[in-house]
Amino acid sequence: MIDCEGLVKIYKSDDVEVVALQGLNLKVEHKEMIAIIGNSGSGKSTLLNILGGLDRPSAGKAIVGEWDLLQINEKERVAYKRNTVGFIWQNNSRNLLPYLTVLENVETAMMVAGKVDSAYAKQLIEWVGLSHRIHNKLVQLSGGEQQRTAIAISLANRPSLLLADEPTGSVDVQTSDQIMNIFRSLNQETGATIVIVTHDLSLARKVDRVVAIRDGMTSSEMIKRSASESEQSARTQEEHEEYAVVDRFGRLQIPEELRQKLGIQNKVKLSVEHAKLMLEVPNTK
Ligand SMILES: Nc1ncnc2c1ncn2[C@@H]1O[C@H](COP(=O)(O)OP(=O)(O)OP(=O)(O)O)[C@@H](O)[C@H]1O
Repeated sequence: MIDCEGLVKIYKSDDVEVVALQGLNLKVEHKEMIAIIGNSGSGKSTLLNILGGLDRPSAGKAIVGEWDLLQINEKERVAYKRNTVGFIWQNNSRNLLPYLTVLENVETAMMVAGKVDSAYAKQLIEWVGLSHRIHNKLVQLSGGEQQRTAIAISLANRPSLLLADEPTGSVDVQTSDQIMNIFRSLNQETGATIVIVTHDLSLARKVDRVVAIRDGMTSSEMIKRSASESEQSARTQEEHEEYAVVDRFGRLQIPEELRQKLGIQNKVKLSVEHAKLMLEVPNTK
């Protein structure tokens, strides 16, 4: 569904240039649900804005489904945003209409997308657990309920890709748990590919794969263990296993913590022992 390779985004303002993404690689399968984590400023929102068609990439490859985001013209970009993606922000006030009901909000989004389907609007509202609030105005709802309405709205155009930027950032722990469960069931019900940006690792662990971004590049991936491996790791409570990413040129990033801990500077010695790749820190003393 998503294939980014060597993706670069440079923001230019006056004479200052900020390289927000510097050769990022990311592949996401159709119907996969992943989380992207990373420190503030690592490039998470930049990536999501590019995938959502809100921002243009500067260089590299960014393909979503049949769309090549580096090649599409403005008209195609509007069609891409309208037909392919759904977007959820931490603060959804910009796409919620407070004095309309939940149902009217979802139907209005459908109208903007071109076709109102009341039965599907009700289905979406049921999926996000708001059937009992369907005729309430948004001003009468809690923050978590408004966020769930925003999720229903984001699906109004039946997107094949759902992008969520810190969707649980302004709700309490219990509500954020509930929202992650809603994403999981929507992923199964609608078959949409879901990419969630968060800096909360405990939420990220609720998905099958977590991609970590550091300095505008993918640095590591955590993949959920299989059932048997999970049993073995039950004692440690760790359900994901961390992998370093190797790009297509064979480049490997060693996390800063490990480099510091092991005193790795500019080279390591490679050897293979029993089908394991060993990295040895040369003795420089
Ligand atoms: N419109 C812009 N103009 C100039 N620089 C920008 C712009 N948007 C982002 N940046 C810069 O690009 C880098 C990546 O920003 P980005 O917002 O993608 O990070 P982030 O990982 O989403 O951070 P946060 O978790 O704080 O939202 C930062 O250095 C940021 O200052």
